Amino acid sequence: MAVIKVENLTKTYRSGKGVFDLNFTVNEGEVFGYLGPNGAGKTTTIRQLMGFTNADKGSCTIAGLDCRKESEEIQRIVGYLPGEIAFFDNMTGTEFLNFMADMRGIKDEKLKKNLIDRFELDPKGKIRKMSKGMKQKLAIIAAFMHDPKVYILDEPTSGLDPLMQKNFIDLINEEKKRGKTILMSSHIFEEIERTSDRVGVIREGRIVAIEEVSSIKQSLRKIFIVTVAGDSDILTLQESGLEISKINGLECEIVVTSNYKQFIETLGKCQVVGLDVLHQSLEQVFMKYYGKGE
Ligand SMILES: Nc1ncnc2c1ncn2[C@@H]1O[C@H](COP(=O)(O)OP(=O)(O)OP(=O)(O)O)[C@@H](O)[C@H]1O
Repeated sequence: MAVIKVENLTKTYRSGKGVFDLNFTVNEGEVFGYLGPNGAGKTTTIRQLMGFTNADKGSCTIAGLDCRKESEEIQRIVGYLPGEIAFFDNMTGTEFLNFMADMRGIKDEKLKKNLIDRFELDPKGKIRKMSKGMKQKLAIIAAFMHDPKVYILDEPTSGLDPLMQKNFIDLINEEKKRGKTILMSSHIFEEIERTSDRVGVIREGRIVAIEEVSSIKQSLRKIFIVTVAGDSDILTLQESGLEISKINGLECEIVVTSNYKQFIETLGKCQVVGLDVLHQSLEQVFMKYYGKGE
């Protein structure tokens, strides 16, 4: 069942930039990764979903609520992490979290405390004196502490160090297991690969691809670098029907997609003295949507 629905959504700024005729859904319990180069329209889409501005055309709904007409309710039920965090600089982190908790009517403080521990944040100091990473942690805690069913997260790990990025990925995967619906924009392919079920790519305001991460992974080519003992082994490899991309002396590069059985049987006939693998990453698959004119 689709929880987030975007239909024919168009929002044009005076500059002519914006998002054009977007169509996608995010199903219940699904993590949808929203990828795209700088200025592609990710934040514009997310702001429409949160009901901050009017669209020119089309609509979006979350859990059956119209994002614009029922934006107050949307903001209540969604765990939202903005791309740029505008905080009450004079508050301390603790005051800010208490303020957000009061606004949301949170009675049980346990989740908030767990998140503070998990992200190793000391929220006591003034926000204005916090580093970018600390502010990001504060925003994550504020977005997650009311245990919402739906999350909309705009570049959630920006500013976090690698350990905290990993912490965050674990948190997303735990929330996914609990059946949450998550839309998450990102520039980090690895983060998308490790969390998302589907990925949508936006470029110059238009969605250019929506794909299942598992089927992309299956279609990824692996290049095995096989080193053999003699020329007769090279001949065996050449005659095997496997796709050979390069031969350099006794070293042979073989492209394998799903034909592992054929590959392993062929290696069984050779005297293999070395084996290495080059992985094609999700990044290489999606790089074609970045850059101009490709
Ligand atoms: N309020 C606005 N008024 C006019 N133009 C805007 C406004 N907000 C965004 N834009 C333009 O719309 C385009 C899309 O911007 P958006 O912030 O949605 O991109 P993004 O995909 O989130 O990029 P990034 O990865 O850099 O955060 C950009 O060209 C931007 O300059």
